[in-house]
Amino acid sequence: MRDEQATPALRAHGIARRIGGHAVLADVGLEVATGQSLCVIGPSGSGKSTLLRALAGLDPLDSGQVLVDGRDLTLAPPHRRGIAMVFQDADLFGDLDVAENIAFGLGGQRSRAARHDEWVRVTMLRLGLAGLEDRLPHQLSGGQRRRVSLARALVTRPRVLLLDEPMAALDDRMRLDFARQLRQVRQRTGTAMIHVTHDQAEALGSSDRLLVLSHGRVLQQGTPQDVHARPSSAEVAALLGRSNFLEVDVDELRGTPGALRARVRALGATGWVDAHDGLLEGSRQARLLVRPHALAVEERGLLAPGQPWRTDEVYDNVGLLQQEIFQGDHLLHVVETERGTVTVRSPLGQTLLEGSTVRLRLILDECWLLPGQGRSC
Ligand SMILES: Nc1ncnc2c1ncn2[C@@H]1O[C@H](COP(=O)(O)OP(=O)(O)OP(=O)(O)O)[C@@H](O)[C@H]1O
Repeated sequence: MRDEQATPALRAHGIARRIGGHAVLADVGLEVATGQSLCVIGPSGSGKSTLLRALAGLDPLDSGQVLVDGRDLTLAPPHRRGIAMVFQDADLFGDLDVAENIAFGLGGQRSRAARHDEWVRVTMLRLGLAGLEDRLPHQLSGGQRRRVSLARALVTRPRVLLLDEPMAALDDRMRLDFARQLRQVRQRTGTAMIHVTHDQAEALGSSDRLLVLSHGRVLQQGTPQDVHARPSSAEVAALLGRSNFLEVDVDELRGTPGALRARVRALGATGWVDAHDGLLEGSRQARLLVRPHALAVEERGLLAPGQPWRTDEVYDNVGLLQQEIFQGDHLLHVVETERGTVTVRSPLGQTLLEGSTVRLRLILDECWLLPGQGRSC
């Protein structure tokens, strides 16, 4: 019997692919357990689609290994891997109806006969497509087309499903529905899933684990919570949401690798903050990652016309409100400070006048310290 605890549904390591002399993937390793999901996030051109195609066997590898349930399938053809792929554009056959499109996954050219297959019916039911059997693709909404495409892949009962930007072009409501349906499929069938996106909300909200890819290399892997709270670099932090970076001096370091704390001063606050192990290498200069929710602003007063906000009595935590941006359920305040410009998340009620001076409150418990210098937002 298969030991599902010990053997991941999919494991790949050392994956490398060069295209036109350019390394598009270099030493990529990942694994996904039965019934779990992995989201690959990375900027455009980072190699996400190339990685999926390599795992599916659609393109050759220069090196590396792909194992499904512990079996080495690196050289197996795509249809012998137990891996199905849903492409970015819902590539349905325009002259086949919904049931035939789904049955195509089973019967290829015989899809007209296979449309009555019990498994086609069950898959349609699970994905909320019952009743749409006879519709042609052009008679469906974008979200329905996505689900038909998904059903066509799932009807083959793959061990692993690869999804390329599955939620692109779906509105918020449809994204939530689609993510819920994917989760139900994982729970019911144990299918392992990998999906790629460059959308941080989708990456954080719809997967068990996250892999951050940049220039064909893995920057970090972990749970969405951990990668978001403790990114390994400023690049990872910025990919997962709005980030302020403040240059700070480290007064003291305590703890051990994996549980390091540093004492810092910034924006009027002094205290201990969780720190990246790279700080152990000795640099006293560091960058404090401050997410917009780790800051609060309060109004200090309007400036008299012509009065500069930088006066002799400027405090570290005083700034000038440059801009207020309405975001629907919260506000963003852009504040210029002695340490650079920061973005603050504020509650809706806290409307401030642009051009006024504000005081900032930093919540150090919500911050993360990275080694190195240089501001970037
Ligand atoms: N067939 C090809 N010929 C030449 N270059 C290619 C080919 N396929 C991919 N590339 C290059 O490889 C790099 C990675 O492409 P890939 O499509 O995997 O990125 P991606 O992260 O999926 O991007 P996006 O988010 O824009 O879809 C890009 O620089 C791309 O131009």
